[in-house]
Amino acid sequence: MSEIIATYLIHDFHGNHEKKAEGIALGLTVGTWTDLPQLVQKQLEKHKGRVVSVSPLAEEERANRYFDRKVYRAIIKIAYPASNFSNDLPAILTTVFGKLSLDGAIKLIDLDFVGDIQKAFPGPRLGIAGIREKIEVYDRPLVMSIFKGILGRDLTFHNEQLKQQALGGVDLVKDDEILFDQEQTPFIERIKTGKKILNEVYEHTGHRTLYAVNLSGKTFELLDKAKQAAEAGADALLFNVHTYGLDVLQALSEHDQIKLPIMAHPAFSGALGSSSHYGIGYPLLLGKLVRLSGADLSLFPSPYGNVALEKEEALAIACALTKDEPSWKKAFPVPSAGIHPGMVPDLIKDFGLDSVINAGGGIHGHPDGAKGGAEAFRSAVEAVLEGKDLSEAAANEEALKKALVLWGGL
Ligand SMILES: CCCC(=O)/C(O)=C/OP(=O)(O)O
Ligand SMILES: [Mg+2]
Repeated sequence: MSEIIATYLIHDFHGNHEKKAEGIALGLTVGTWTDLPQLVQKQLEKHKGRVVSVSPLAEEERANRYFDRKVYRAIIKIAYPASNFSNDLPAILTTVFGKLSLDGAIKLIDLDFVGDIQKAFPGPRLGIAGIREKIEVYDRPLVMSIFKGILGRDLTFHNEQLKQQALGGVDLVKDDEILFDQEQTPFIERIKTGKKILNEVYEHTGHRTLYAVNLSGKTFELLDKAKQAAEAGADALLFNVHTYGLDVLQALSEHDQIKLPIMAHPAFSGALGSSSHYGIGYPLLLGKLVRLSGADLSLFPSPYGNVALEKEEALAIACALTKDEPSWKKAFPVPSAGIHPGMVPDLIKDFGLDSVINAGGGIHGHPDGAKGGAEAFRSAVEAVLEGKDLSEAAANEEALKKALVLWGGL
């Protein structure tokens, strides 16, 4: 039997959690129960939602302040039979958190896919292992940089910035999520000229860098654009999944004429997940859901940067991306935003080797430009893996030393 078990954090004003849970279970499935004739109950049994558990939580001052009254919090789990919805995320999310999401005092914090329904979600096409094979790096975190200051600039500028990032030794370069199809740097041209530049750098240095181009435009254009990208030799796609929808990500990931690594960007997800009292939990939204929808890498705010998450939450996202699951490959956690080389020891300590260290300003703001910034990150990673303090390593690594002097970490 297939079902979805939804876990919610509820804030109830009366403390009768069982009654609230039962009301949700019926309200989002058969509507009513006890007043139905037995025959009808028998017919509807397979559609009836059921309360799996109700676990009251201790009172929390912050929640009372937010609601300006005493609230009774609890974690409740409710099972929804798969016979109630089609095997796609739009139907599932509408079932478990459609009208309910408008309640304003309930947060959806997890979804368990029980039984055959998991097969409807293939998950990442490459995953961590496939990305590592593509880049041929197996024993360290990957280093990724981000184009910056490209809006209004031309392809020559774009290509030079790509070249400098690659020469510095990054494994991946991604478009910024705000770079769309501007006429100065058209999508296919960015792919083709980028490919040429990165092949030249590979010939020159022996170092392989992949370029993740931002797939953007009207939803109904995306599949064709992604196919064209694959035909043009694209390495990977950046995708602002939360402005399109998870099901669009899944369509791109599943399509056999695309077959490219997909990097899920968290843009707009703050509108869905930033409250402690309602919305969707980030470990579910930026972790499990983007993973099962096919993202090979998922970016999210790190615990140390300029749009920081609580460390516990950031680590929970990484766990949701990398925990062993029977149906889904692991996806790369990419803790991001405000990252500089001085943070590398903490990033590796907290997120491990199967992670991507990602920076924009921490690369381009280096005194020696993007090449120096990339070199500084690579040196920092090498130092940590050799068990050295960054300050010890900086004695012999000029680019790292300049980064630590500028941003801290010496
Ligand atoms: C969480 C997404 C990070 C991102 O898109 C971005 O552009 C980061 O730039 P920096 O903060 O590293 O400059
Ligand atoms: Mg960005």
